[in-house]
Amino acid sequence: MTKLSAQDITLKYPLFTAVRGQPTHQLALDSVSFDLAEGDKLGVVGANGAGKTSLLRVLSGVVIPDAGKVHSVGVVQSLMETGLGINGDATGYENIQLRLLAAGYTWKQARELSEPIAAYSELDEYLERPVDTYSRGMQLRLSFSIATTLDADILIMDEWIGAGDAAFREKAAQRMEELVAAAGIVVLASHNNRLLERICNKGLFLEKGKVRYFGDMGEAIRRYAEA
Ligand SMILES: Nc1ncnc2c1ncn2[C@@H]1O[C@H](COP(=O)(O)OP(=O)(O)OP(=O)(O)O)[C@@H](O)[C@H]1O
Repeated sequence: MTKLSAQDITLKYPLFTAVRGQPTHQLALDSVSFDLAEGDKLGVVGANGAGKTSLLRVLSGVVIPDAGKVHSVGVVQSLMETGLGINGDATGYENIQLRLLAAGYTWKQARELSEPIAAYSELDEYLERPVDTYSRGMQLRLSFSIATTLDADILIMDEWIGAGDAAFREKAAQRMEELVAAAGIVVLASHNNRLLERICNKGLFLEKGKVRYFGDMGEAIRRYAEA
């Protein structure tokens, strides 16, 4: 049974500009709590800087909160920030294999699985070049192609697929829909209300790192709009 819960998550970023009288930390998340059960698709809304990305990073396990706990039952996959888990010095092919090995596949499985991922990315000869030489859109295609091949019970994502070119975006949108349908729990941070209302049954409205509302998606969007 897939589960995801956040208990009193607090996250502060250190600020390195030492100006007398100025704060030395930026509070990004302030005692954020919620529980999600199998089948829940959570949409996270809030203004720029509200803490959405910070929350996704904590839920994905890439950032350890200063206080509080994330409890998850199921395999978590995050589909955000192109650079996450990508080694810029390695080639596209090597990155595909490294990610598969890191996900627990054997060398033999990684070799077999890397073929359809490489084909899906349509990066062709670029796959032999270091990822640092890719355009942003190319890096995105590589990350997307890898991340969407790995099985996930809990899918954490933001809107980064929007940065691909038109042809890839259409292909990616379709794959996203399939992934969302197959995942037990989804957490999606977005500024696109239509997308949120279509996909999500639950909504979380963040303001300055605090939960202003957790409940129905439509109601979360209404309260955010009013605020
Ligand atoms: N690396 C960092 N160092 C210092 N402060 C940061 C850092 N990253 C984010 N913050 C701050 O943390 C707060 C929350 O930022 P976060 O990126 O989570 O917001 P967001 O809701 O995702 O915003 P957006 O809609 O613009 O993507 C903001 O005040 C931001 O300035």
